[in-house]
Parts: sequence; C-alpha cells; structure tokens
Amino acid sequence: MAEEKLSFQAEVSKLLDLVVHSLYSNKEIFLRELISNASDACDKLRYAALTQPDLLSGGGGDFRILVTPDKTARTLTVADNGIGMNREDLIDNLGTIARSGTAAFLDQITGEAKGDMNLIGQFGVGFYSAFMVAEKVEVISRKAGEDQGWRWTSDGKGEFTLAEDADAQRGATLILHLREGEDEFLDGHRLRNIVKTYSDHIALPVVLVEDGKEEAVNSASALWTRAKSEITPEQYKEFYHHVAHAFDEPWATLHYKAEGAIEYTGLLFIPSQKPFDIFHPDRKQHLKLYVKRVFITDTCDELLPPYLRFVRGIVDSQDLPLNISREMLQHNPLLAKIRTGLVKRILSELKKKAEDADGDYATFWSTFGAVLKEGLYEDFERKSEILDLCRFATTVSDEPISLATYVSRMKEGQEAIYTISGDDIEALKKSPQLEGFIAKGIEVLLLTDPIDEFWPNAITAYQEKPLRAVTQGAADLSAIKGAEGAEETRPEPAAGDAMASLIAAVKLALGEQVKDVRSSDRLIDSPVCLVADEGDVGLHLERLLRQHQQANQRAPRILEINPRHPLIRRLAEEAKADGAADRLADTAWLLFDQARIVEGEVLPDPAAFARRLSKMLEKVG
Ligand SMILES: Nc1ncnc2c1ncn2[C@@H]1O[C@H](COP(=O)(O)OP(=O)(O)OP(=O)(O)O)[C@@H](O)[C@H]1O
Repeated sequence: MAEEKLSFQAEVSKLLDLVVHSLYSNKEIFLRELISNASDACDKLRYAALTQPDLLSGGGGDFRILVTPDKTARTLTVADNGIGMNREDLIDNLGTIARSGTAAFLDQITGEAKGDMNLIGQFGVGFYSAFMVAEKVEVISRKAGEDQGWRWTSDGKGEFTLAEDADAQRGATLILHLREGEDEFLDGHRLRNIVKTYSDHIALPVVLVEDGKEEAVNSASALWTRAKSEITPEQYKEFYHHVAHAFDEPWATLHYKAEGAIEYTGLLFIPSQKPFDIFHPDRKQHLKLYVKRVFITDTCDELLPPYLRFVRGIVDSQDLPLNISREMLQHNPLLAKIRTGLVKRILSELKKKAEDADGDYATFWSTFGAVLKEGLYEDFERKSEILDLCRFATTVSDEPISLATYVSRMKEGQEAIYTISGDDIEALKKSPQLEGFIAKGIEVLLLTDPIDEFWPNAITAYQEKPLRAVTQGAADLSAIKGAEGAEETRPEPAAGDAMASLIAAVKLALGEQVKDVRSSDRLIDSPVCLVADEGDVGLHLERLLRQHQQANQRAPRILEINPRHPLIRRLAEEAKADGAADRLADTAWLLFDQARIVEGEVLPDPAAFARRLSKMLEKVG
C-alpha cells in the first residue's frame, strides 16, 4: 500500500510548536519520556497476556527496552517489545490528544507563559518531546496479536505519513533523526547517564546497544519493591515524574508496606503543583494498580475516593488474583479494604504535615484544599478528620487557620462559627453584613471556593459550635461581648416607632421584591444590606447558579436597615409624617438597589435606578 499523508489535530500542532520552540532547557528528558512510554507498553502487554498468552508469540515474554545510538546515521533508536500500535492506534495516539481541556490549556500557555516549563509540565508532552532533539521521527510498530506492521513518519510540522511495514517487530521502534547540534545524544556515556538519572526505577532492563554490544544500564527492579533506605529522594522524584507524567517536585512521598489482613505496597505522591485538569467533571483518581508487580490498570476508580484524586503513584497488591479483570475490580471487597487503608494513610500523612511547622502545609492547602473539602460531604465517616485538616482565611487572619484555632479565639458569649462566602477575599472583607462582626472583633471565616457552598450543609457543628453564614438569617450580636470600648462610640438608634413607620413605608414600596424588611444590629457604616432567610438559598450560591444557568429565579431577600445610620435616622423621622409612604417610595427603591449593587448583583432595571438617582440628585443640587 502506498504512503498516506495525514494531518495532526490542531492541538498536536500547537503542542509541537511549543515543544520545539519553547522548551530549551532540560532537553534530555525526551529519553525519559520515551522510555516511560516503552515501559508502559510492556506493562500493558504483560497484563493482556495473562488472559491471552498467544499475544506473546513472536517477541517473547522477556520485556526490555533497547537504546541504540548510530553515529554514522546520526540516529538514536528506542525500541521495545511491548503491546505496539496498529494503524488506528498510531493515528489516535500520535496524531491527536484525547485529553479534554487541552485546547484551552494550550491557549493559556502559548501567550505570555510561553516556555514556562512548569506550566507545560502540568500537561506532560510525552512522545512529542522527541521533537525537541529530532528533526524527523519514525515509529515502526506492530501490535501484539496482529500480523501487519506500520511505519509512521513525521517532521513534526503539521503532517505525518503512514505506510505498511512488512519487517516491523512486535512492539514499537522509534528512530530519532537528530537535529544539528544534538550529537551528545549519540554518546554512550551521556546516554548511560541520562538513563541512570531518570529511568533507573523502570522495572524492565533498559539496554544500551553500542558497537553491537549490549549493556543493561538500569537496576531494572520496580522501585517500590526496594527497601526505603536504599532509595534516594532523587530516585523517588524520578519515579514520580514517570508515574504521574509530571515535572514538579512531589510535595509529599509516602512509601509503605501494609501487612496483616491485607498485604500491599503503596508508593504515593502528592504533587506540589495543581494538575491542569484537577477540576474536570470526571473527577477520576490516578493511582496505578499492580498485582504482584504486574501492571493491571490505571483507571480503577474504586481505588481512591474522588476527593483524593490529586494523589499519584502505585499500589501493588499481594492478595488480588493476577488474572483479575477490570470488571472484577468493581465492588471487590479486597479492593475496598485497600481503599480504606489508602485513605487512612493519606489523611494521617496530611495530619502529620499539618502539625509539623516545617511541613509547608499551606502550600498543600492552597493547591488542593478545594479538592479535599469535597470529602466533607462525600465521606461521612471521615468528615471530622477532614474538617481538622481544613484551613480558612478569616476577617482577622490572612494566614489560613484551622477550626480549632477559630474556636479557641471565639468571643465570650459567641455560640456559632460565623462564615461568609463569595468569589474574592478582598471584596468579601468589605461586605456590609460583616460590619457588626468586625466592630466587635468577632472572627468570620471567608469562604471563596465554589465547594464552600455545599459542605457546610453536611457539617452540623464543630466542637458543638454550629456553622452560621452571616448573610443568612438574623444576627443577634448583642449577647456577644465585643472588644473593649467598641460599643460606646456607636450613635443612638432611631426611635422604635419612627423605625416602625419607615419599615412599613419601605415594605409598601418594595412589595414582593423583598421577603421582609427589618432593623438590624449587624450594620455599622452601611445604611442597608441584604440577607437570605433561614432555609433559603444563600446569596452567593444563587449568584453562582445563575452564572451557570442553573437557576434564573431570584429568591426574595430580607432587607436589613441600620437604625443608627444618620440617613436612616432622618428617614425614620420623615416616615412619621402623613403621606410619607408615597414620598419615600423612590428612596426605598434606591436603598434596595444600593444593597443589591453592594452584593455584586446586576440590577434587573438599571434605567429605573438611574432615573430615581437623577431625581434625587436634582433635589440636592
Ligand atoms: N512505545 C509505545 N508503544 C505503544 N504505544 C505507545 C508507545 N509510545 C506511545 N504510545 C501510545 O501513545 C500514547 C500517547 O503517548 P504520549 O507520550 O503522547 O502520552 P502519555 O503522556 O504517555 O499519555 P498516557 O498518560 O495516556 O500514557 C500513549 O498513551 C500510548 O497509547
């Protein structure tokens, strides 16, 4: 069959452009990426052969990776005898990127952040890194169990060609035609060094072939089977890079062997950087499952709950049967026990780090706190343990604090843990609903993650103190003893009967637009604010839902009025006169609209607001 020419998916072309033009430093990591892929391909075949031993014919069961430099041809060849790829696989795997969110991610890094290794590291360039050093790459491959081989060729500039190849061996052979100036990757010494540095942990032999001589370069034993004392931090890090397709430093490394009722080894990592797709709706976990050192799957959702999906690494079980199918993994009681064990270990490691002043827990919290908080309502049994791990910015402290710290600082007479939620800390701090709390020195948690709208419903109390949103329900601050002297400086409130008249006039003007109008103790500098009634959808949640087109109804809110504010005191006096309700109608609307603007709401009738405001200014001016 003749050669076919095909185009890369647009995302691949973009990625290739980045790889070639932006990633200058650390070019040698291309070899790690290719060896890592080769090792994965051998793992996949080893697993498939458990149930289909025929797949091993024509290539054997001794898996290995050959690295062969050719100084005359100026090529570097990386060959494996793994699962291989057929025509469709070559097109799908090396011509497209299936990961969702890729396009958006690439757009993000082609701008100012171009060349930011950390950013691109979150994505992982994998196979395409070959083009950092090669001007042309050939992939010759035959898939295990198939007769037809294929040759894929590309210069990485938008197109690739495909042709049949009768001589292709089982597995994949990558021939890199090196660019000018990349001869260091033909040097045996250098290659040996790179393999040692980056791929020593690979469980199969990586063999350097020089002048016809073969030399195994790596230790070729799975890293997690070695004793902890024999593994260096560098080796852990390289293994993490391999297993997580990541570039960052692991924030935490956990290597342990569970013995007793169930036996398994866990080598787990918590990244220091947020993977770009951590909030993808599929919420998939990423641990790889091995049974007695044979790779089984990297898509086993039973292994970890979604709220720990940031954890990377492997689990190697001694007890599961080797021929376990992916279907059998569902609802498997042994696996459920492993999961319980893993969750326990991870949470206790987090606890340890949180209690260790040098543990840099703040970094973890700012990276993955929002994910961990999902556990507050998803893991009923562990929610109090998770709650202890949570940290919150507050009106008093920019450094996030624990609830234990919050409770220890509560004021005399304070019965609840107060919270307020919104999009942005700085905007939140200016919320009128907080004024009374701030004046009395009562600390309020500032919640800015979307998830914060959900978990508080699952947490009835912490140390018997209920959580209470300050924008919801009435706030009776009179029972709480505030900071010294705070009370005395406040002006007198308007007289009770005058306030009653004003409230009646405002209610009349606004009608069903508000659920209630009442006098409030929580306001200091602002004349009015809005709060949600007890049991109604909160203000911020409603806004979030509207932004996501999940709701377009607005629940009527309660308008709270500050009886000590000079403006309100004057209006209250006016409200006592005959016919005042009519005269105050516009003012009532202006106050209401003002409260909505402060909430960050878009006014449903901005023209009416502008008209009333102009009218009012006319009188003043
Ligand atoms: N040596 C190989 N043998 C067989 N398949 C390969 C080989 N190298 C790459 N592939 C296939 O090409 C795909 C894309 O490789 P690439 O390195 O771009 O992605 P990756 O980061 O390894 O992705 P993944 O996490 O899915 O493995 C791989 O997932 C694999 O299916």
